[in-house]
Amino acid sequence: MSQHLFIAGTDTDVGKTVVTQILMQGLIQQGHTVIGHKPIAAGAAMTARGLENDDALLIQQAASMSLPYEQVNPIVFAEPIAPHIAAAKYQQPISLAALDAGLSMLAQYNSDFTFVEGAGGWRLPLGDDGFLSDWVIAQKMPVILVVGMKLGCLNHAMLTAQAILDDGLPLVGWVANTPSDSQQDFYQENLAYLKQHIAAPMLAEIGYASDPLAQGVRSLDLLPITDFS
Ligand SMILES: Nc1ncnc2c1ncn2[C@@H]1O[C@H](COP(=O)(O)OP(=O)(O)OP(=O)(O)O)[C@@H](O)[C@H]1O
Ligand SMILES: C[C@H](N)[C@H](N)CCCCCC(=O)O
Ligand SMILES: [Mg+2]
Repeated sequence: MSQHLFIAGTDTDVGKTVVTQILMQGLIQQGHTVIGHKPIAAGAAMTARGLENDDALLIQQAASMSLPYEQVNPIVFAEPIAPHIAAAKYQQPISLAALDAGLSMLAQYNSDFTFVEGAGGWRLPLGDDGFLSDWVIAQKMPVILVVGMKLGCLNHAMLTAQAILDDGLPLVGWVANTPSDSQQDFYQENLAYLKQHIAAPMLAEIGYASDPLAQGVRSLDLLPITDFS
């Protein structure tokens, strides 16, 4: 059975997709088969093939095998907004059953690893009475947390790591990523705090870079993932 890993972030735009690509590439370089999933995407361009989201296209390209777009990203909305608001606007509610069905389509590939990128942060609403984290809990997916290194990230990282653990899920590791060209003041002190206080190993440290993928793969420690699976 494929080892599923859920990629959570401290926020939207912190580097979940970049880190997903890096982890996929690193494991493929080690000889593993790897596919990716973006169950819900908000923000997509209309193409001849239908709505396509950039994250999903990158994750589709990063896989070690070829999957159709709809299997990588089954639920997609045009506007880059909170998905439950788009879902209400288009009267397309997001159900846990639909998320289950999307993921189950991937079993046929029998890949060693399946990476599942979240949307927004850990408590992303699906509607008035549910969160994407409810699905991750139901699926019992181990989680990797991407911390966007900026002022305010200590609170975001501690709250998110605690919520994942309180939700009963394994936190396999976390990644320090700087998605902005201005490095955080006292970056090393902030990094040291997170290393000491997040109850999981740091898998990679990625600075702002013209090619964050290359830098990320170089700094990657995959042992916590391969040991875990
Ligand atoms: N280390 C980095 N160096 C340079 N650019 C980066 C880095 N990390 C991320 N970026 C850029 O920042 C933007 C946000 O990153 P990314 O799309 O991975 O975030 P995300 O958390 O997946 O966002 P979303 O919530 O929309 O899925 C992208 O344009 C990405 O290329
Ligand atoms: C559009 C954006 N890039 C993401 N796809 C969706 C982020 C939703 C965040 C919801 C929230 O927590 O406020
Ligand atoms: Mg993304």
